[in-house]
Amino acid sequence: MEYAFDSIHLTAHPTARSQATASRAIGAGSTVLAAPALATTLIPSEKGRRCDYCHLVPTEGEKLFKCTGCAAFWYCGTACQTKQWNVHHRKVCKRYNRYTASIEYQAMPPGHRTDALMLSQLLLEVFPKDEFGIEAATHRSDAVAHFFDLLKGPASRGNPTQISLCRPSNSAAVPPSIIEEVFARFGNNNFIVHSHLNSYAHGVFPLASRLFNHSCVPNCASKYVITSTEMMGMEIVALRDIEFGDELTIPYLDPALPFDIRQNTLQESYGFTCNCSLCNFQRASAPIPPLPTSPERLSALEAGLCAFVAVHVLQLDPSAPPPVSMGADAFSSLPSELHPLLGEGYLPTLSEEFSRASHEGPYDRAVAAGRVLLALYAVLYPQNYPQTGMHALELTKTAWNAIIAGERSEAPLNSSATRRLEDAARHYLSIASRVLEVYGPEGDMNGPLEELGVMRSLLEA
Ligand SMILES: C[S@@+](CC[C@H](N)C(=O)[O-])C[C@H]1O[C@@H](n2cnc3c(N)ncnc32)[C@H](O)[C@@H]1O
Repeated sequence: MEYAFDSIHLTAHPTARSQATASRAIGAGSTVLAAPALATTLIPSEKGRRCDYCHLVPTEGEKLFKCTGCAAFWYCGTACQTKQWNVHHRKVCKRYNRYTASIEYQAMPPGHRTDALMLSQLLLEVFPKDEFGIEAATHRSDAVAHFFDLLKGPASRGNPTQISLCRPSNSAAVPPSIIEEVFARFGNNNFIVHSHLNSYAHGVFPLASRLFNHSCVPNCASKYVITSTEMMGMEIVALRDIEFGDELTIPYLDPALPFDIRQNTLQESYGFTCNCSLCNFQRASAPIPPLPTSPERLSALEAGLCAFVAVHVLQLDPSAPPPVSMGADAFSSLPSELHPLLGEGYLPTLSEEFSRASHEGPYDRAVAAGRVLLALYAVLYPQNYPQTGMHALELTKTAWNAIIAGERSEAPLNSSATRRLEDAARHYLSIASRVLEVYGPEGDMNGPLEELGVMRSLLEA
């Protein structure tokens, strides 16, 4: 197939068939691709909360309407209902409830049920159209063609006959070869859809899948765009300035996951060994030395990490404003005595401690844990990675809560302690703003960008 884009070239890749390269310089925050989903499925907890077609969450005073046939699909209005009906729902509306109540469906773990629903939907999309007289599906034939042009996943992923599918009544017409062809491309081309980084659906986006290879140090990331009455869409956004000829990559998984988990998942689900700079660094630095058992030694390492990030990643200088972006590949210059902090157990423990203390207090402990966690994110995540920005925003709110708690306490904070917390909150806010403004708005209304505005006005007051 021929592919032509504004800022992307599809060029040969030695092991991954092809790669997307920048056909011109691309600025941080630019959208390099925007495309609607071919198929999406809401996770069970989101059913009835957002429109099954466009994914909009109704605002106060608005409500969703149930499909009167199955009472299991909800829409924000007739436009979405009609589009979904024409594309695939009318093929299964009558059978849907029997399918979801079946022993085979109920026996699947929840994650597999979402996959089974989306695989069923994909099959309905790619059946010969005239079999069902589906006119509305023809404008999606490009997406279907892109889907069949995708690489197949590893053969070890199982057999489609073991999955219980929701089939239309004349399913005898579906040749097993089509089911196999769709199944073979399904597992390695299935995105987790999020709003403000909270996962709420799974989706298939054939064009993005066709173009972008994985890196744990990606220069792009996916985000999801909800537009009333339109099929929910994906955008690929540049996280940093990209030069002509650079490969455009996205993360297929969370880059801060432990090395072994990343490698195993990429091998099992996608059939390749990742050789990005983070993986190569972690391979070369294995085994990671254990964390010190003494709390004083651990605190010294944490202070060392924060100082390293302040100088080498944020390039903070008391006389200069903060730089415009977080550092790239900061891990490669991390002094070896700080490597124990990269061990797999440390980040989750710190993250739990921050989460617990930022909800229940004490807030000063939350700020201390959150500050080290931010430094670790700045080292492990690529430049302007949205998770880093979201954490910096949480940390700003936590520092603000510490100020308010200090004011209301029976033993109030003295003025210099309050000023230190205010300075810290402004510093985290500036990091959050820089990172999240590059990523831009995602998903539902009233997200982190609005929260940044609120925090800015509180801290400026
Ligand atoms: C979603 S496709 C990406 C587009 C693919 N390059 C193509 O030509 O269609 C995913 C597949 O690309 C290959 N791939 C993606 N990232 C890779 C990487 N970093 N190294 C090697 N192969 C990769 C793997 O075969 C993987 O299953």
